[in-house]
Amino acid sequence: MSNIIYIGYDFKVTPLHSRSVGIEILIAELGYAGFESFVETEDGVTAYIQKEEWNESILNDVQILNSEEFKIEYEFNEIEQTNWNEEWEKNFSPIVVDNLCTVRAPFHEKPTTKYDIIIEPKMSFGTGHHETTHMMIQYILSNDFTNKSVLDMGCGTGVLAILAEKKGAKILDAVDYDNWCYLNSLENVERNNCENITVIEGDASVLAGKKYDIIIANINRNILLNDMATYVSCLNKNGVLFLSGFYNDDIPVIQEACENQMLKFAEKLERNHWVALKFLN
Ligand SMILES: C[S@@+](CC[C@H](N)C(=O)[O-])C[C@H]1O[C@@H](n2cnc3c(N)ncnc32)[C@H](O)[C@@H]1O
Repeated sequence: MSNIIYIGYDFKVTPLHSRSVGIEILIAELGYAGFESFVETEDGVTAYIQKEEWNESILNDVQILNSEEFKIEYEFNEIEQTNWNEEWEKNFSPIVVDNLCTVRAPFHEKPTTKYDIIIEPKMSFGTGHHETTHMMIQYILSNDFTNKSVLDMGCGTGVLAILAEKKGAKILDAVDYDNWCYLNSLENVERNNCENITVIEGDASVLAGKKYDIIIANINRNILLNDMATYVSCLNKNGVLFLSGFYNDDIPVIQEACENQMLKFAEKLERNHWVALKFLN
């Protein structure tokens, strides 16, 4: 981890509305733009991205920057992050979902919840802190995974595949196109003693000819829309598709894409404008 160069953005959020709401939306949008880690400050947030992932238009899709409800100013610097773990340890607290599942780092105490997932995220998305991961964990907890074959598309840290195996899934593929996430998922799979998960580096093109009982995809609206037909072609009859990574406002277009593939809408979860949907084949 040493000697990786990061770009750090200091955002100052002026609370014309509510600073905490502004910061929350800003972090969510930056996460989807590719920023990997966030440290809340007194008047905003500092967000980090690896220099090699950065480009000049990185903030183009961060819509809250154009919002009239918040005034957000920023400056950015290059930093050499040599002690990321220390920074991470200060900022990562365990999360507990529905009193059943804890997602924590190796240095946290062992919890008493039924499911205990240890993640060393090293900045891959998927610590359970994000609304979308939280809702997908809720779906996995409340649905039957016993003996199922499962695809975790856009696996990030591998957290969802790991929980799905703990819930009884027998064959799992965890796919991410980001090399960092691929390597991190491999480590986390081993750390949680999972034996049924194959981690694959790639995008929807690696799915040709594969079939699953359950597909979990927490990615983003555009990738989901683009790859929906491929996902559905991989779904067994009576299979289940869980989707997240988009907002309430995106539901009609996502639902239409699913219904065009003959899927039936079954359920919606919502947290802070983010949603997760369940569809049946
Ligand atoms: C929102 S994160 C979700 C991570 C984890 N599954 C979770 O629920 O916390 C989305 C992940 O999808 C990956 N991703 C984005 N586009 C992808 C694509 N076209 N194919 C595969 N993975 C993709 C990103 O690298 C990222 O790790």
